[in-house]
This record gives sequence, C-alpha cells and structure tokens, in this order.
Amino acid sequence: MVDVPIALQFVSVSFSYPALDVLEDVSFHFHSGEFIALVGPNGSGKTTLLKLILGLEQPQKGAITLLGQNPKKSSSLIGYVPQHASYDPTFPITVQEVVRMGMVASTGRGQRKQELEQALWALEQVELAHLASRSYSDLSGGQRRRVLVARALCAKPSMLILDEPAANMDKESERRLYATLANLKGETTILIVTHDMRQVSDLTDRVFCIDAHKQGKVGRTVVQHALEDYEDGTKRILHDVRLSGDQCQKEGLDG
Ligand SMILES: Nc1ncnc2c1ncn2[C@@H]1O[C@H](COP(=O)(O)OP(=O)(O)OP(=O)(O)O)[C@@H](O)[C@H]1O
Repeated sequence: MVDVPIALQFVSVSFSYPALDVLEDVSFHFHSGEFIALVGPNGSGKTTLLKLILGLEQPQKGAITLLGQNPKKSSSLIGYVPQHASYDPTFPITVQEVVRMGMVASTGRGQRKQELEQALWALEQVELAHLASRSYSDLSGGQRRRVLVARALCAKPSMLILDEPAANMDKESERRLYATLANLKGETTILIVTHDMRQVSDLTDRVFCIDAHKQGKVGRTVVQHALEDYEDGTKRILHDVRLSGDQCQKEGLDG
C-alpha cells in the first residue's frame, strides 16, 4: 500500500474572503481509492474548501495538489455531484441526455454511439438504465440525484466529489445511493461533503472535520477524527479523538 498515490493534499493552506478568514493553516491528505468524508457545521467553509479543490478559488497561503497537479489542471479528472442541479421542468430532456452532458467536454462529433454506450454504462452503475428514455422531470428527487451521479461517472473520473448527497432523500433512496457508492468504492476515490457532525456512512475510511480554530488563529482548520462502528451500520465520529490530518488509516500508507 506504500505506493498508493496521494489523490489530494493540502499543505498549510489558508484562505480568506476580503473581510473573512475562513480556513487557516490547513494540512491533510488522502490517497487514491479511499472513501473520505469531509464534515463541518453550516457556514464552516465546506463549499469554500470544495472551490479550492476544484481550482475555482486560490489559497492566499500554502499549496494544494490534486491528482499530482495544480487543481486548475486536474479538475477535469473530477466528477462533481452538486447538491442541486437547476433545471427547467418544462424543458423536454431525457435521463440519457442529462447523463451525456457529463461528456460534453471529452468527446467530439461522430462519437455518438460511444457516448450513448458510455451513458448507458453510467446509468447501469446507478441501477437506472431502465429509465434512460424517460423524461428527467418525471423522476423522483432521489432518482434525479442518482442520475447526477451517473452524469459525473460518465467521463470516468479519477475522483468523485459529492456535496450533501443524501440531503432531502427518503431512507430507501439514500440506501440505493449508498449501494451505488459501495460498488464504486476502491475503484474511484470518493469524497463526500456533509454537515452531519455525528455520523457518516459505514463505507467511510476516514473523516476530516472543518473544526475550531488553532490557538491564535482566526480561520478554521481541518482535523481528522477517529471513527467507531455504530450498530445501525453507520460510523460515529469521535470528536474527542483527534488524529493528525496527515495520519493515514493504514500502517505504511503514508507518503
Ligand atoms: N463569496 C463570498 N464572499 C464572502 N464571504 C463568503 C463568500 N462565500 C462564503 N462566504 C462566507 O464564508 C463562510 C464559509 O462559507 P461556506 O459556504 O464555505 O460554508 P459551508 O460550510 O459550505 O456552509 P453551508 O453548510 O451552510 O453550505 C461563511 O461565513 C460564508 O458566509
């Protein structure tokens, strides 16, 4: 496992908006193939951290490496599943067409057949291939979220980032979504961002919390906490057990 490459690394990163220090002296990393949860209370800086990962904002201090490069260069290797995707319900678009949007940048004309096959493959991953020709607006909220996962998977990303994936979902939709993610675990690096500070999915290898400020600092930092298995199949975040943000779960994985 020593050779598993680092997927994302923050080294002493600080970021402020003009009148607000959000993140200060943040260092953590995780490896390819890991299933990572990033949690933080409302307003703590989760979206800001995602923007930094996706290269949409630049840190004032420190360095971020995503898949071995500056995030601006590697963000095309990321499949991003937003919390909400705005759409016009009167616009007649099928499920398959929504999924194919995930490939707009990667394929040119004349590759329609390959695009269709890839879209179908992505829909199979989320167990919705049977709805490929259905209108997107006819789907339930939970099904739409899984279509967005398929859209992100379509371009075969190296890392999947999901923002509050189970927000407003019923239990059954949530179970199906996590069953999809369980199938992807290990093959794709997965980062899930949520504001639930108590627990994470049992698929989670490690959890990073956007936490209180380090002494003498104004912005928040990121701390790795230990996890404990709950009886209901989730994992509880042990806030009183802090691990170094650079401590890997597996012996010998570090570096
Ligand atoms: N463009 C901006 N300019 C100035 N301040 C901002 C900007 N975007 C966010 N903030 C502030 O930065 C802090 C962190 O915001 P951010 O959206 O990253 O938090 P969050 O953890 O994603 O919150 P939530 O869970 O509510 O979505 C908040 O205090 C927010 O008001």
